[in-house]
Amino acid sequence: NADAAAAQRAKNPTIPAVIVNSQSRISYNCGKFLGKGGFAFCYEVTSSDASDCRTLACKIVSKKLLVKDSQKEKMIQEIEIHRKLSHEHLVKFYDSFADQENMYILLELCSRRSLMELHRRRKLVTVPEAQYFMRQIVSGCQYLHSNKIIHRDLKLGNVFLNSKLWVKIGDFGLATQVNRDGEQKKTMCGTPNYLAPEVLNKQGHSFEVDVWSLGCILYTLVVGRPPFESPSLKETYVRIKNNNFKIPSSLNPVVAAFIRSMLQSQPQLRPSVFAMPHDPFFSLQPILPSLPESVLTVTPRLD
Ligand SMILES: COc1cc(C(=O)NC2CCN(C)CC2)ccc1Nc1cc2c(cn1)c(C)nn2-c1cc(Cl)cc(-c2ccccc2C(N)=O)c1
Repeated sequence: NADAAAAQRAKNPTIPAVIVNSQSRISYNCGKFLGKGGFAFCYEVTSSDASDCRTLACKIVSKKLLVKDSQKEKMIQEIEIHRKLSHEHLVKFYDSFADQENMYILLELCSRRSLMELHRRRKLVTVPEAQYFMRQIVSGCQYLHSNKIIHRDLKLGNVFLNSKLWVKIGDFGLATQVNRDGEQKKTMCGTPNYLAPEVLNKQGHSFEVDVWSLGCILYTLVVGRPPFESPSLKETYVRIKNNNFKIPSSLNPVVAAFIRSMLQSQPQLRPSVFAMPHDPFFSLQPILPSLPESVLTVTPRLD
């Protein structure tokens, strides 16, 4: 509500109540605090301009935090990559601009938050729900890989859900463009959540790291915890290097086989996002065209 938003803004004095884009001359009323990630705060904003009275998500980064050139370049790279993307399963990029204090990125609001919140609430999802979500995530990834973009940080918190529970992949803060066919990326500044072994071993990496992350996402959704979860980051890294993960024997063998195919240590053995829809996982049963919003809280009876 308004005074909670005002209270939150009071904590961050540099967040104005009205955000003005001096180029387009459109101003936005800053509303509810949605969350924060990295340097960014995210608020719900409504444009006061009659033209588009949509409610958007606005990521706000204080310029005071973008002191090092590397941080500025990262922010600019995220905007440059995201602005040219347009796909039904990617978060829409509307605009980005700056004022004295902050940089602003106007993005599609996903009112049902992300798969992270759904996972926290439900712990496990059913196979039909996993098929529904994976099909849309793979569709978004096919668009990215066709455009030579590697997301590099696919995780539950970056798979957003709009009011209709459609998947919208967001947060291109670690994304990169492959310039030459076969080019292998050597470095990545920032730590992805679902780190692939080839990144850990600094052997050079490419599109296959996104397939590794998709394997981690599916595992987490149907098993209820991440595949390499350990008490410390160091132990997690050891488990990833040793490809040490267990799939409960109770899991449907077709789902287990699909997860194993994506979590293979050798990148070239993993399926591409273009091959994935042909996996038997997606023909276990007809893929649901939609989900009831009850899936956000309770296990659905989907028969
Ligand atoms: C109505 O839509 C939303 C409501 C809420 C909500 O109810 N949050 C409550 C959490 C508890 N606190 C006490 C009150 C606020 C969260 C995200 C929403 N939507 C949304 C967020 C979006 C985008 C699109 N849509 C895009 C694009 N990026 N982000 C974004 C950006 C940043 Cl910097 C952080 C996070 C974020 C940070 C931490 C944890 C979770 C998240 C997360 N994934 O939502 C999310």
